[in-house]
Amino acid sequence: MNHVYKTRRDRQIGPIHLTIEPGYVVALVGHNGSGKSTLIHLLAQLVHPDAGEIRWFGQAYPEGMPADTRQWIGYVPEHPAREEDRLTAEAAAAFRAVWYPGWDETRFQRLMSRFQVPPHTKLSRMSKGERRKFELAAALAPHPRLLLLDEPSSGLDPFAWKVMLEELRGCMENGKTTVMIATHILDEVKRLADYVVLMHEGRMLGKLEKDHLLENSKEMWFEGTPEEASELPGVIETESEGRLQRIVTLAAIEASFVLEQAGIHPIRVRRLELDDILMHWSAGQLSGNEETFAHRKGAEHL
Ligand SMILES: Nc1ncnc2c1ncn2[C@@H]1O[C@H](COP(=O)(O)OP(=O)(O)OP(=O)(O)O)[C@@H](O)[C@H]1O
Repeated sequence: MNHVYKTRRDRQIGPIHLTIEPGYVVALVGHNGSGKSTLIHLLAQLVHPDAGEIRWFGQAYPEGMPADTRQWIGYVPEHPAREEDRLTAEAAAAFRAVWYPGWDETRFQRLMSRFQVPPHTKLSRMSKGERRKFELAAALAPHPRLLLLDEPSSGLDPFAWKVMLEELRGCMENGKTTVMIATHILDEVKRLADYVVLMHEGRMLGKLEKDHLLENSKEMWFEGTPEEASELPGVIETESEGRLQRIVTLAAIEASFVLEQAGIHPIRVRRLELDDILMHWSAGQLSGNEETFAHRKGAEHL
């Protein structure tokens, strides 16, 4: 997505500037109304951008995506489309199989049975969770290269949620499926994501590697002066009690390096929780670009 904008009623979504490498899982997070579904709709080409360019598998399709490219995209919407409501799960699957030449009926049946979805029930009569499980099975059945999931776990019971995670992990094993998942469930982000993209008030604040995000945001205690504490990189909070200093830093790798250079060994180090990190990121305390201290030249030994 290259400098993409989309106006939605009174809110502008964008600029979105995002590259997703094949075979990775990207979690899309942000407050309600921040633009996550709009971003997914743009990627599913349900809406077109007002400005900017989107390319799928290296190709732009401003006039509409051809069916032979669309077949590579699986999509689980936040709210299921009503058109198929009168069909049973089996009939809806048969209909979709026509549009997806890669449809794998064995895989679909296996998923339906793992998720315990009633095959002969009309989609309109299904519970929210059953319908969601059908949508997941149908999206996975054609072995999509790009899987777009908009709050997929909404309505799932904990057992089905576990199955979903297992199946998504299974998809990742061949390294060919790229997944974008909009979610409010941080456990899902922790367990699945390679990268985290944060939307805030319509803007994309950045894309960061999840492991780096967790590794680089820490609370540390050490013996030193308040000046030493406040001068450390990425510090957003300090507290001092005599010689004992407590800091919260969003550049913990760099801060540890500086402390080490000064011959100071932290007494205690604690990772921040993902929800706290996202809050600091939303508040603009964390830069969302991918350059990291550990990746910078000369710091590889860290
Ligand atoms: N079909 C639409 N027509 C006009 N405006 C829309 C439409 N869909 C969403 N919007 C608006 O666009 C903005 C972004 O909505 P979007 O659904 O993308 O947010 P979201 O991050 O997915 O929210 P949530 O977490 O609540 O699902 C909101 O201000 C919303 O009111």
